[in-house]
Amino acid sequence: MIMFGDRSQTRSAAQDAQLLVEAMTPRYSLLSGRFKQSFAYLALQTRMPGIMSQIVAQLQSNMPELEEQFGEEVRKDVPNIVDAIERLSRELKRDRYFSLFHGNEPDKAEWNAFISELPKPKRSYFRACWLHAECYLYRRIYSIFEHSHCLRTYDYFGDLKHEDLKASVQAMEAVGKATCQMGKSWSNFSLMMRLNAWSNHFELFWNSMGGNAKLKARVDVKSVLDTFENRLLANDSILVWNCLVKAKLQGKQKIIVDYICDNAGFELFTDFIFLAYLVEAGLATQVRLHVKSIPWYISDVTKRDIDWTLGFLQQHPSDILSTLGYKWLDFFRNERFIMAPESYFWTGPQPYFVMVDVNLDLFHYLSQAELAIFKGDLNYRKLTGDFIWDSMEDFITCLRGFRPTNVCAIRTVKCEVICGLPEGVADKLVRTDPQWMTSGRYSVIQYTDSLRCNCWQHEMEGEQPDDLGGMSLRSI
Ligand SMILES: O=P(O)(O)OC[C@H]1O[C@](O)(CO)[C@@H](O)[C@@H]1O
Repeated sequence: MIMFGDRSQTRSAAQDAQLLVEAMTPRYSLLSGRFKQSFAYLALQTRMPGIMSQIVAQLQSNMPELEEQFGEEVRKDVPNIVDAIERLSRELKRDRYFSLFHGNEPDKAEWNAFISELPKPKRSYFRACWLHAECYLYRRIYSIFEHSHCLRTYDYFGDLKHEDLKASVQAMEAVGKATCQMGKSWSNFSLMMRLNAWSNHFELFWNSMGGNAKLKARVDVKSVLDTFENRLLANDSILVWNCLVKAKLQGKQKIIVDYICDNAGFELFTDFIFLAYLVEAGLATQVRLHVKSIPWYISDVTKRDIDWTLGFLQQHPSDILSTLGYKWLDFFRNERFIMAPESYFWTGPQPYFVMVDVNLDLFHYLSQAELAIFKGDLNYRKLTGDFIWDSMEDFITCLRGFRPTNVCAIRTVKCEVICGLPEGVADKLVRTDPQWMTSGRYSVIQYTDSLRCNCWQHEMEGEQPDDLGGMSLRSI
């Protein structure tokens, strides 16, 4: 049962209006744990406390390894960290208000400004926008480690990410074999895009590859992707292809693709397969990878994960994996791949349409690229503002003016945010597969170019969504 924080104060009418309700998230609202029949509620109620317990359990069971790596001082750190995480979990259950950060983290000022500016009824775990609450929790967990003596740089999700990569060796070999020597053609590009989309849900991909190790090793990746075809609900791959081919035809010397990464493990492997294809096929001259600066959403990629993954592949006894590992390392050496400058914006709570106001440098950086590809569900939520749009609303509208360059989103659908679907698709899925928005069994590849008009703003003038969480529709 949820208790409410700040019991010392009498609730105002505005706060009353924000109490938890026994309902699904209404259309044109921000996702929020306030709606008890929503996935956001479930995730805050059970998933996040589970993640925190897992970190605690892992710290306690890894004590000997931690001591070896960080020295015996770690024995003092761990109980403090465990206490702080358990306190945080209780705060969440009691729907307390977000508090300010007091450490030495480089993004402290931005976070504190963000928290201070949130209207009070939208500043507690369950009543806030889900994106805000979830990012805040991951940021608080980081802050607990940042305050410690020995474990400041420790990646508490590192072991999980490593295990994920190790467990997917056979899948990687199969994908590596199936995709080597793929020349520049629309059909190959289309296959690469679909591979990239489905890699956002590894379990689905893996299970579809067969029931045992032998089957998996000789699986036909193209046939596996074909079986997912009717679950790819929107596919703008041809527009992405046109965007890159046009740049080449226009004789552009530099065709930069910015890639905003999602998960490490198998997903990062397939990201590299796809990005290397872009470069080798001459569709891009350089790929710039954007990763998280701190451990994030369990499996999100950090720079350390990139290094670890390349090292793992290079040293692997499988010829195909080690060859790929060395090839991609070479791509970094000759700057066909580069790491984009570190940015804490990616681990901030804000949707992307505010980037132009709060991080103009990053917006300008992206605007040098021909194309920015945003991978995964969390990026999709940030692109579309963690908001329940009409499922048929145009993708371009949902970006609310965020178009630093041509934008592509690739994700499997893991939460109740969706747009750009053809008429009738969502209604049918609600009837035939009620869990369709949270199962990851469906995916979308959506695109909009940077030049299209802003007419959506006029169209929406008479129909202002009622809950933008203090945010306004804005032009670029
Ligand atoms: O790794 P992805 O595709 O960004 O998915 C993360 C998603 O999973 C969740 O943790 C819950 O399914 C969401 O919070 C988030 O949108």
